[in-house]
Amino acid sequence: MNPHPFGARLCRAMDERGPLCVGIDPHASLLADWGLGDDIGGLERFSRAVVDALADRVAVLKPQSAFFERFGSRGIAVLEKTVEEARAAGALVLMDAKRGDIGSTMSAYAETFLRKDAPLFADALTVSPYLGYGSLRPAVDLARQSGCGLFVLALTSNPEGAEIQHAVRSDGSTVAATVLARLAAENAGADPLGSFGAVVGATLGDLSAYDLGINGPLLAPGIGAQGATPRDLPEVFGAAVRNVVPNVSRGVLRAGPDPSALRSAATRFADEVRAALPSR
Ligand SMILES: O=c1ccn([C@@H]2O[C@H](COP(=O)(O)O)[C@@H](O)[C@H]2O)c(=O)[nH]1
Repeated sequence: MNPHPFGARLCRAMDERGPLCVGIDPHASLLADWGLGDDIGGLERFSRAVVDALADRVAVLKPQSAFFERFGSRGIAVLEKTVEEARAAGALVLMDAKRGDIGSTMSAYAETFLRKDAPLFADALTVSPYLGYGSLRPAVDLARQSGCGLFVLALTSNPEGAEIQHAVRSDGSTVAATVLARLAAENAGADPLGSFGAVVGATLGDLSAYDLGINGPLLAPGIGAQGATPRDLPEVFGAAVRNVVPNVSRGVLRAGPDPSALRSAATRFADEVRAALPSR
C-alpha cells in the first residue's frame, strides 16, 4: 500500500488551492479561437499555455486524452510532456482516458497510466465499469500500490448515459447504484478520503435516489459549456457535496490564450464553487 494515497493528496490540494479541476481539452474549434493551427504545433502551444497559466494554482488538471490521440504518436508525445510539466508545477493530473476492457487488457491500461515509471503516469485515471465492475480490478490494485486514484463512470453528464446507468438489475438496484456501492466498499475506512472516485455529472439535477456517500471524490463534469453552474452542486450532490471535485474545461479554456484571462476564469469558477459549497 502506498503511504501517500491519492485521496489524501487530493484533499490537501483542494484545501490549499481550492476545489477545482480544469480540463485540458484542445478542441479544433478552441485551437482556431486561440489563433493556432489544428496541428501538432497548435496542440503543443495550447497545452503548454494551459499548464503555464494554471498548473501552479489549480488543484487538478484533467487532460482529455482523445484530443491528443487524434494526432497519433506525436500527440501522445505532447500528452506525456503536458502530464510531466503539470505534475512538476504541483497540479495533480487526472488522465481522462475512460479506459475499460476485459481484466487482462485492463491490466495493460493500468500499467500505461498508473505504473510509477510509465511515460504517461498520472495521479488518477478515468475508467469505465461497463464491462463489469470486476474487470477494473487490475486498475484498482495497481492504483492502491502506486498511490493513484481512479474515477469510475457512474452517472455521466450526458443525457444518453441514463439508458444504461439507470437500468434496473434483477435485484432491483440500478446499474449506477451498484457501481457506487462497489466504490463505497473500496473506500471503506479511508481517512480523510478514499482514492476511488465516481464520475457524476453536475447536469443531472436531484440525485437523492442515489447514495453518493462513497467516502471518495465525486468528479462533477458539466459545469460551463454543458450548462450546469457551481450553484447547482448542492441540489445535485446533497450531503456528498463536500467531496465534489467540480470540472470545468471549455468554460475556462474559452478565456485563452491570454494567461491572465485563463487564470481569472479559473479563479472565478473556484470562487463560485467555494461560495456554493460548505467548507471542507
Ligand atoms: O460524464 C462525463 C464524463 C467526462 N466528461 C468529460 O469532461 C470534460 C467536460 O468538458 P466541458 O468542456 O467542461 O464540457 C470533457 O473532457 C468530457 O469528455 C464529461 O463531460 N462528462
